[in-house]
Amino acid sequence: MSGSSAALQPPADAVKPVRHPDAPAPGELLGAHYGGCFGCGGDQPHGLHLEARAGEGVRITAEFTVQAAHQGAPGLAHGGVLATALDETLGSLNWLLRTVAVTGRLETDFLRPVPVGTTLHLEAEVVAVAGRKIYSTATGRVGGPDGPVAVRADALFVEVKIDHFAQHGRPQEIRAAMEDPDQMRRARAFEVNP
Ligand SMILES: CCCCCCCC/C=C\CCCCCCCC(=O)SCCNC(=O)CCNC(=O)[C@H](O)C(C)(C)COP(=O)(O)OP(=O)(O)OC[C@H]1O[C@@H](n2cnc3c(N)ncnc32)[C@H](O)[C@@H]1OP(=O)(O)O
Repeated sequence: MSGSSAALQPPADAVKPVRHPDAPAPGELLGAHYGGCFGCGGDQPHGLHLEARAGEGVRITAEFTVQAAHQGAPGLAHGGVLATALDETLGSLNWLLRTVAVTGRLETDFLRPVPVGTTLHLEAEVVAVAGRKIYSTATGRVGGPDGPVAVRADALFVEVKIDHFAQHGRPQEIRAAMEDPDQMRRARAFEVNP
């Protein structure tokens, strides 16, 4: 297994992550952060429909079952789809910190091929925080939560203001997201719990 690059090593002044007091209880399903999300949304017919659950501390578990629409080589998951599963699981960690953050860097190791029909058991953890930078790591196992690691990743997420999405997203989707009462609640929660 390869180590991650220097850019993913937390600096000397990094601190331990702090679980937000209002974070969902361990075992609780997080639900989708946006219906149109390719990773977790219910409105994407070929999306991953990844289901993430809060763990202890600043940890998440998630499951994703590889569908025929996710192939790269015949009968095997596309590497980019597996990277998406890792990215989505790592992104879910922000909900436990009550921080809005986007992926700045994602380094992925592909250790075993993952056939269509396989359920990937994912686990992710924030390891350190330095200012706006959130350092995290994730694994995806096959054959069960204690099975062999098929994919793993180290990541750096960067905290952004909620305006990031309004500034860079397409107006029609932003409008639709704002009109979804659940999205609105979440956006508000982010704003009152920076
Ligand atoms: C009103 C609407 C309501 C809607 C509701 C929305 C709710 C949404 C909720 C939740 C959504 C979450 C969605 C999860 C989906 C899964 C996660 C994804 O796939 S996210 C998509 C992919 N990622 C991107 O699109 C980022 C694109 N990149 C950027 O936007 C910028 O580059 C950004 C924000 C990452 C950084 O830009 P800067 O200008 O803000 O900051 P700088 O100064 O460049 O970086 C800050 C620090 O980070 C380091 N850094 C940045 N990028 C790095 C990199 N690639 N490698 C290493 N270090 C990096 C820099 O060196 C700097 O470090 P030093 O403070 O100087 O120590």
